Amino acid sequence: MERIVTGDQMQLLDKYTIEEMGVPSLVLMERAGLSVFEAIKKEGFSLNKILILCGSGNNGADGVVLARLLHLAGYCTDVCILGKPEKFTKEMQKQIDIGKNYGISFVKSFHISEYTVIVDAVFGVGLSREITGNLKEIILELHKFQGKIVAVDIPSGICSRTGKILGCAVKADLTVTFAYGKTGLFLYPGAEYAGKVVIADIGIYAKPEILPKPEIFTYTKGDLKEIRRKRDGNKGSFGKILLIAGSKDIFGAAYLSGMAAMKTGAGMLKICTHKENKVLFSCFPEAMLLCYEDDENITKELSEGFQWADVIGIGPGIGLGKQAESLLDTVLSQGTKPLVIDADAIGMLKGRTEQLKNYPNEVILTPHLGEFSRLTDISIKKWKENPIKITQEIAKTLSVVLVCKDARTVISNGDKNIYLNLSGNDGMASAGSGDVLTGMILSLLAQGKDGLKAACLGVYLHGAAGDLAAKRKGRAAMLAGDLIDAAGQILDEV
Ligand SMILES: NC(=O)C1=CN([C@@H]2O[C@H](COP(=O)(O)OP(=O)(O)OC[C@H]3O[C@@H](n4cnc5c(N)ncnc54)[C@H](OP(=O)(O)O)[C@@H]3O)[C@@H](O)[C@H]2O)[C@@H](O)CC1
Ligand SMILES: Nc1ncnc2c1ncn2[C@@H]1O[C@H](COP(=O)(O)OP(=O)(O)O)[C@@H](O)[C@H]1O
Ligand SMILES: [K+]
Repeated sequence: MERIVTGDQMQLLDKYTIEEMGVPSLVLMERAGLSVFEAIKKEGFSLNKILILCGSGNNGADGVVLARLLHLAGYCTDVCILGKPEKFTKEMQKQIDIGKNYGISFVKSFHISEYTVIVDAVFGVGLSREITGNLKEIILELHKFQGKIVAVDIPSGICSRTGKILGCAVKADLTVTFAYGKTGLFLYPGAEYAGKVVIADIGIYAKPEILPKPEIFTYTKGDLKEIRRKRDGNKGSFGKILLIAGSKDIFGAAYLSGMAAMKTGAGMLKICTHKENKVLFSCFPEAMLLCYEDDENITKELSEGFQWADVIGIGPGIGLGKQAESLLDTVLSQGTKPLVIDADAIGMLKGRTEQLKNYPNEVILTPHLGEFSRLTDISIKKWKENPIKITQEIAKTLSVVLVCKDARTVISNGDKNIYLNLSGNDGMASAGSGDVLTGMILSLLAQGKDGLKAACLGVYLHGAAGDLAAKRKGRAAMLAGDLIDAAGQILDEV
């Protein structure tokens, strides 16, 4: 598990380290400059001539430290200060004075074609508004640069909280960020502007209790070790899933969800679907079936299913008709086990939010942003302006674990910990990917994880499977079904 912070949170952590722990700001800055110096050398960029662009704040001061270190190491380095002298922080003034003592080269103008690397130390987490005027022109000019661009902490122009472009932004090949990844480096479009992100330890410290809320975290491959199989387990120990999925002409969604559940370790699966999907049996004999005909009332059979199952899933491919509504109502009124609601079933939740809140066990909702927007009347644009806060608020209002699926999926149970997912790629933006995710989350729930854990691990595994499938098949050619085998391999590896 790794922590991610917003720029505001980072500023509080800097302040705490300086004021409460007593580490001088200049010491942190020296480590910041040194970590960029090391990262640039490690990357193997051609370092014939380097230009460092600095703002007036402490991001600029990091840039001047870097210039001194490069100069001392014998690299031909120019510094151009773009910020106004009257705005210099005391650290920036100090670094300029030190830099002059060391004889580093300060230039007033430059031609980008003379340089092989340009370092962006104009704005860091202190960027507070849109970039305009002359600075904007300079940043847009950098888009034509043929060499490599390195951003200090965050590319200038990217909002460190939302990843939005404020006026214009530097497009970096490498971003060296300090202490923790910033949300703006991972949310789009910021993620695209950041290039490769390296996180450098510079000695920031904060007691857990002073960490500003909400705390944001992400998983990496090692976290999947939590999905352990018991050596002495039997099919009962790995959980029983009742999956209500598919409808008259839709068979694939039930198949993909069910297969994903079984192939990520669930013990038993019963699929409740329309009779016409019986063909499912022939290619998926491991699943049990509970079939209904047009307009048939299967409340009694479903109730028995609820007793039998450890977890319930509803939604993939069930359609939006009367029969689907009746299935959802039965689940909400009679189900008692942990529940995953996806796809079409989310569309039918509008007007049923009271039932949802009264459900006697954990509920996980997995909307993509279109479904989220239709359910909440919050536009996708608005969500993207504050994904962390909005996901947390809606999860709290609905009393659910909310999985807002996007290129960067955000998960919250309304509490202070928010999950931001960093695995996955655009090859997953193809039909059926969401169905596969539902199956994986159900499987982890069935294996005993709580709702938040099952959702976060499921989303991470799903994305990691997408990354492996992309390597094997290519992002354009991979299919949702490819995620299932890839996930199995990843689980086996960890
Ligand atoms: N704290 C520490 O000791 C450490 C900090 N560290 C480093 O410092 C960075 C944070 O430094 P910071 O807080 O000084 O802010 P920074 O990003 O340099 O920008 C502020 C300046 O930009 C200006 N400005 C803002 N928006 C603008 C706009 N659109 N257009 C024009 N101007 C604009 C703003 O002006 P103002 O808003 O006051 O008018 C102010 O002058 C952090 O990312 C990390 O790199 C590390 O070394 C570790 C130790
Ligand atoms: N560009 C992307 N990068 C990473 N993950 C993505 C991207 N696009 C889509 N995904 C993931 O793929 C899944 C798509 O789900 P969904 O839209 O419900 O698909 P479907 O309804 O076709 O099954 C989500 O888990 C989403 O996070
Ligand atoms: K920067």
